[in-house]
Amino acid sequence: MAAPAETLIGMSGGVDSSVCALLLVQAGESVAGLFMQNWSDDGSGECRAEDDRRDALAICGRLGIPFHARDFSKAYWDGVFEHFLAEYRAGRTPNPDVLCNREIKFKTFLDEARALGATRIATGHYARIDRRGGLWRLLRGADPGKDQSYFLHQLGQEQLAATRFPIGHLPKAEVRRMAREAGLPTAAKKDSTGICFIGERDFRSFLAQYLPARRGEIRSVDGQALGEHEGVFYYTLGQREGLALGGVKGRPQAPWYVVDKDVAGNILYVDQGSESRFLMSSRLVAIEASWTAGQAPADVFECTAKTRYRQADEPCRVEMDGDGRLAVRFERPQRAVTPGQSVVFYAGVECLGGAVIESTDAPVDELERGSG
Ligand SMILES: Nc1ncnc2c1ncn2[C@@H]1O[C@H](COP(=O)(O)OP(=O)(O)OP(=O)(O)O)[C@@H](O)[C@H]1O
Repeated sequence: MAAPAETLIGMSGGVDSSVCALLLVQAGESVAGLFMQNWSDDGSGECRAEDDRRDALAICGRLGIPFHARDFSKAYWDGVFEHFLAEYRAGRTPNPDVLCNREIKFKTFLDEARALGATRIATGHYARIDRRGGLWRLLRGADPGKDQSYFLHQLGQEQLAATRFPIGHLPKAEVRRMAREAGLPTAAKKDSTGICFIGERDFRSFLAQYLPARRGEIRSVDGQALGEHEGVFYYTLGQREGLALGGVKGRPQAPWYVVDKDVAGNILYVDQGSESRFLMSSRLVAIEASWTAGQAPADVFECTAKTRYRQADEPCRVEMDGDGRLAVRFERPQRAVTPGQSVVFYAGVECLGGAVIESTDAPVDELERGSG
């Protein structure tokens, strides 16, 4: 029997993992590919997954490397999706990509790689890993428009030591060019979008299958009933679309934004102005901190942070409170910092780790609570 491959590549059927495989094969490394299926239903997601599996198989065939396929949908359901729903039920907005990386791509997949005799995994993420002073470091991807370190911040030393990101130093355009030049059938394939492994679909109707709609009142911050929402879960802080408020008598003609969700009272609070003071916060408290180095840089430190993926870094000061909780204070007020999302810390190009946002100092306590 042939010796097992040293590196198992996560083959999604997309262009990024195709080029990963290409680069490792060109470098003469011992590699195999694995396609994981993490979601099964009878909807549109199924055909897409089947197409992706076929593309992943075709690339492995083309490059002459072994191909494996595994169904991890139970691990995905238990480790990612249940948590995702619980967070929505609690009125928070979770980040499934962060969880999926921690639970599936860098746990279940890594375990499977080891079971197949590999010592490492490789994926087509736009991030880099290096080693300094005996520690593995997670670095931003070189293409600033594609950097995925935000979603990878929960990787620790064990995962970083066992992972490679072969395209993290390349711009996306270069990855596509390489794929075209090598004649890979995935060269022009569209980037995947939507929730990790569930794919792109009408988010509200998807969520409604699991969290039944419970209509309730949309209320202005000064207490006026303005309309009806379809269920507080379906909205996120700072959101403007989908409120169907139009012009409200006696109010300026300006768009309304979600500024708070009162889950117990089933009320959605809105305000006018994208920078409403109810959306702005300079401080947040975060829980479940994890650090790429295995521990925080210090009990108190200054760095930059992002509270959402598509955001520029903002200077802040981080303080541990000994309980695994962090108090983060930004130099400038931040807009729509959202409980359930991750705050991710950076020192220059290095991603230090992150935590889950629990609360902020946006003045939503001033809003009248209750169902009446
Ligand atoms: N179904 C899957 N099976 C195996 N590996 C996967 C799968 N989905 C994603 N991955 C791995 O995770 C990496 C990042 O996934 P992401 O969803 O961000 O895809 P992407 O940037 O569109 O990459 P690609 O172009 O390879 O699909 C992929 O490049 C691949 O290595």
